[in-house]
Amino acid sequence: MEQTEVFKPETLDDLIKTLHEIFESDSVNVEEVQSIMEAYESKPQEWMKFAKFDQYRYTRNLVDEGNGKFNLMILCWGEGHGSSIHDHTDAHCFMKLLQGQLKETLFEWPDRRLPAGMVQKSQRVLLENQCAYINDSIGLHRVENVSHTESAVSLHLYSPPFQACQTFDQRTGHRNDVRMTFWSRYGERTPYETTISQENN
Ligand SMILES: N[C@@H](CS(=O)O)C(=O)O
Ligand SMILES: [Fe+2]
Repeated sequence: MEQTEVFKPETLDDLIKTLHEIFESDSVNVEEVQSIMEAYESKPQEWMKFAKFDQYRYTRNLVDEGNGKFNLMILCWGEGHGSSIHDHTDAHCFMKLLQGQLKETLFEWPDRRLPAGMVQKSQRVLLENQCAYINDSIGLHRVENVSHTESAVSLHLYSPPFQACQTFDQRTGHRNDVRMTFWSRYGERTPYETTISQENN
């Protein structure tokens, strides 16, 4: 197997530049992306302009559109904020902690023919600078900032980009299609009308 080069991005801009290079190729090496994202040491002054919080739900803030190959975004989680159980629309999902901690709970896909409570597979706490990976063949997840005193900020890369996902009811396994929107794009708050349909959080 080809040896992946270990490169440490010094800044967020550096990381974005490297991601552009990696995604020029048509096949994604998951381990390579994960280790490069993990190697970036979070510096708040580099991502602060994208980190916009809402009082009630986690926010999704677009950072880069990756030449159409990926979407890179910063998610801001206030105390107690969490996502619903959801899928990732057949995309790769990388999630790196920039600040604080997040709890990730993995679930199995529910059987459409046998409506029943959802089966939990595992649970872990992601720490600052760690980078997790999930896709639909691994399962579904719920992500939560369980802290009552600290907010959390995470950097997500999705490839290919997607604008909708499915959410699941933990008790019944019933699913819903939801559209996902950005609270801000490139550091600018998205106009109100386009953000009201966000339902994953
Ligand atoms: N996949 C979720 C965030 S997370 O809970 O992984 C989203 O893009 O909103
Ligand atoms: Fe997710």
